Amino acid sequence: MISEQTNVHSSEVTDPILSIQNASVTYDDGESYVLNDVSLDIGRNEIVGVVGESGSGKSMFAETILDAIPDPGILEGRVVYRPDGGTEIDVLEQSDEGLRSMRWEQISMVFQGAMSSFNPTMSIGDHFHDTLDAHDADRTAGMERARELLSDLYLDPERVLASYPHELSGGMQQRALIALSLVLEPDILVMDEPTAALDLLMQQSILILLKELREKYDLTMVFITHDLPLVAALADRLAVMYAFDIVEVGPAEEIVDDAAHPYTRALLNSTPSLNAPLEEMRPIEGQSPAPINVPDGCSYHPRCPLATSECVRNDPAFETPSPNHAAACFHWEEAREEIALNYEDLLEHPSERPGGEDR
Ligand SMILES: Nc1ncnc2c1ncn2[C@@H]1O[C@H](COP(=O)(O)OP(=O)(O)OP(=O)(O)O)[C@@H](O)[C@H]1O
Repeated sequence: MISEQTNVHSSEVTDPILSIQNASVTYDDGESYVLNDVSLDIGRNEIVGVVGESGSGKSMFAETILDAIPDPGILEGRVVYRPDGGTEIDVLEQSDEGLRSMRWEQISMVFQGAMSSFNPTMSIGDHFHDTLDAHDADRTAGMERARELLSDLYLDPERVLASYPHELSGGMQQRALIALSLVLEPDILVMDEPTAALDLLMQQSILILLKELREKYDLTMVFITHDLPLVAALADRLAVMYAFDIVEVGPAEEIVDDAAHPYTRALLNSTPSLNAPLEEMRPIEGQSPAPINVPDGCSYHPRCPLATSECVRNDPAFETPSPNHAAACFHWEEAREEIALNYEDLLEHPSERPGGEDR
């Protein structure tokens, strides 16, 4: 087991509720890394957005938090959970029983596609009953909380509890799933692409509701998505993943205004925006590496316009563009000067993105 943090960056958190330390996930007897020595602290009551292209390891990161890596993946490293006023819990050292009670009661997860999370033959109310019963929670108090949560999410509690999943729209299902994930009063909500199947207006209203829930229930949230501008409007901090590792982390506003890693700048420039002329929209050239084929040195170097022989040879350590902002790039200063950002106002006007109305 790895106990020392070797890949630390300076995006520091004063009161971390969760520390992921040197987490690695391998398949094929260690041949392919799908998470490579990732460390991140999550602050109490913070919303952290984890972003990156498809296949960059975001889901592996989410699953690491609850020791839920699909078999036969091997997870190494440490995940420390610090309940408010309680003793530290080493998540990866928990027994199956310990993990079972921790999931939902302390750390809850919501995945993309509510339809596949709900049992189609059970009403939404039965899902709440089952969850409360499985954790020996008081049904009366639990259902009272369920009704309150459903109202917080602008759903009619009685109607939704009596409905079967297919009787609800996609947006209603996803909100009901968020309510279900919060019914046992967890401290932390981890969401993996929770709004990806929804139209942009519904995505945005769910994000506003999540912010309200964070305030009301003192929640900490980890929101995983490929959609950087979407989560930038919600998150306090962003962590950007490339090729199974975090390459940049910092305050959301700072990352959107002036990202320091060439990959993050490319990701921002590849975002559709009505404000930017079409010819300025640049998809990121090349392909992100497969797990068995991660380049030596900086893994982004084959796609990076600023790469030098140093980037081919050496893995860059984290640099600190500002005290709470870290980027693993030898050339972050040049990146800021030479890779112009071509979008505007994404934080203020996310609905102006193409597809915002009718996706
Ligand atoms: N069960 C598995 N066995 C082996 N490799 C896997 C398994 N699940 C995922 N992977 C690989 O792990 C890598 C990271 O996958 P992950 O799902 O974490 O990416 P992601 O960033 O969440 O992508 P997406 O947005 O497409 O879900 C991918 O290359 C994927 O092919």
